[in-house]
Amino acid sequence: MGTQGIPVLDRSEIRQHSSRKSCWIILNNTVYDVTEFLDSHPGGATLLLNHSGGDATEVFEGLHSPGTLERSLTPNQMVGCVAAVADDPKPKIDADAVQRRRVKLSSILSIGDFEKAAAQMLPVRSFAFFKSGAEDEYAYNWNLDSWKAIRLIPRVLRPVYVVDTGTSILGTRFSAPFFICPAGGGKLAHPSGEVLLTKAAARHDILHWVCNNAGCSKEETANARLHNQTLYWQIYAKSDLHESEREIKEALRLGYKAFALTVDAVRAGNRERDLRVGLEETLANGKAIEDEEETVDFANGQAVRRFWTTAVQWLRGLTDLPIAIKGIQCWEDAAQCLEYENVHPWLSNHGGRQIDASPSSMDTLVAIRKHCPDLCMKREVIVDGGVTRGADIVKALALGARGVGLGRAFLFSLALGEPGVSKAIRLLKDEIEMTMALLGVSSIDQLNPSHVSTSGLAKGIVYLPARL
Ligand code: HEM
Ligand SMILES: Cc1cc2nc3c(=O)[nH]c(=O)nc-3n(C[C@H](O)[C@H](O)[C@H](O)COP(=O)(O)O)c2cc1C
Repeated sequence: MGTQGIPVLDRSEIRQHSSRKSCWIILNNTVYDVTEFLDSHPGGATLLLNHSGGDATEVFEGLHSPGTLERSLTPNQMVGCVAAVADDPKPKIDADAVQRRRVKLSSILSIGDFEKAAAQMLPVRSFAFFKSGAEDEYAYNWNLDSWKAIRLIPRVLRPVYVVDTGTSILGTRFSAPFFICPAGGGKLAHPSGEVLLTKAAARHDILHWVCNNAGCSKEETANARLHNQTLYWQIYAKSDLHESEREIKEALRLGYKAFALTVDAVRAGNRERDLRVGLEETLANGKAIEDEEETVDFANGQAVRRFWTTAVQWLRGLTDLPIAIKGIQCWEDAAQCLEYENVHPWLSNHGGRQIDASPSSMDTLVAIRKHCPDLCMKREVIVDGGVTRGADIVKALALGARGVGLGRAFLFSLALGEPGVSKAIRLLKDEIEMTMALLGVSSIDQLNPSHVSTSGLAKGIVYLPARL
């Protein structure tokens, strides 16, 4: 027993608890029994099992906001603290040290270059967490491909003198029509995490839609804001709406000006790229991984924790501010937003991280234009997924989208700190401006469907360079 009556456990004993039957995890030298929590962990049981019997502090702090432990576990799931031993075994492979290589910001010319830089600079498991799509990554790749399948149709005979890329998204005017998506894990890219995204967004007057799964708390991002900067907040509708209610009230108090309710992640997708890195590291560190026992019943009864209709009514009861429903993947669901005041469809397949056969936001946008074209007039349609160029953004706007989000692009650029994120924003802005000038439009409201051809999308025609 330790001085405060807490059991002191040595690492060899903790390592014994590394299976589905008994799963312990060390966080900041405290040991938690997460066996009962495995199937309700929003990130999935496998990620916890990959760290079972070992220390998960770094990855935990990168991916979860302060207070997550207290909200998720009961005090009796804390089973002890770790005995201090002078010669604690270090991991055999320090993947971080092998990987970290600085890249000069001046060598970066495009969003694609940021991904290559992040692959060189970040620890293998952080890069894999960001990059991973679901299963065989068809949805992830199709997101990229479908932008390229759309052609832009320039009007070269129109004069253009000045190009204005400014627009409003859900009631606030920004200098550009793209924004930083809510995407957890900023602290895995940079120790200061999401606050740097907020600061870079302020510098360029673009929107940062802050993630509730972030390593920084909502106070930290709110405090990093410039006095006149507008931030929006993203939430998941949890089955315990009281918990979410506290979160919304807090976000309102801190001055967040719109909400996204993410509805496409009732459970985490099967991200094998990410899981494989975890397994490889576990093996490299000499830990045995036992085959799953057939007798263990773990697939049944995972709770579906979030319900969008109750959630949207409940959320509307708490605020009149704009709400975007994030994760819409068909025109019928998008049209349901018309049933609620100031509720807007956000077309997204979570960056291809959920269903591997899901449509891209471009597929859904084209279906909306065909089946309920009025929607783009009556509501603000937001899109994201696979955006890497200013031209992609222009294509989405021409088809009726109001705002275009980028997730990975900004996580990768965050590996180079605030200057990295700033440069990513500048590159995208420059590309939009250049594309609009060449297209013959001087403001975003001049863009319309006649500026694009979507026939390649239907045929699935693409040409893409080799990928990582
Ligand atoms: C005792 C340990 C842990 C607890 C109590 C915990 C709890 C949670 C909670 C509550 C969320 C949802 C956040 C929200 O709804 O606001 C979450 C998400 C997540 N967790 Fe954990 N977690 C733990 C350990 C881990 C570990 C070791 C990993 C390893 C990589 C991990 C990876 C993730 C991921 C990737 C998500 C996001 C899932 C998504 O929505 O895409 N967690 N966790
Ligand atoms: C590492 C990572 C974490 C993410 N976390 C969240 C999240 O917590 N909440 C959410 O609504 N979307 C989350 N997303 C999805 C993004 O908001 C966005 O839909 C997606 O990244 C867009 O695709 P892109 O990465 O190809 O730009 C995450 C995406 C990534 C890549």
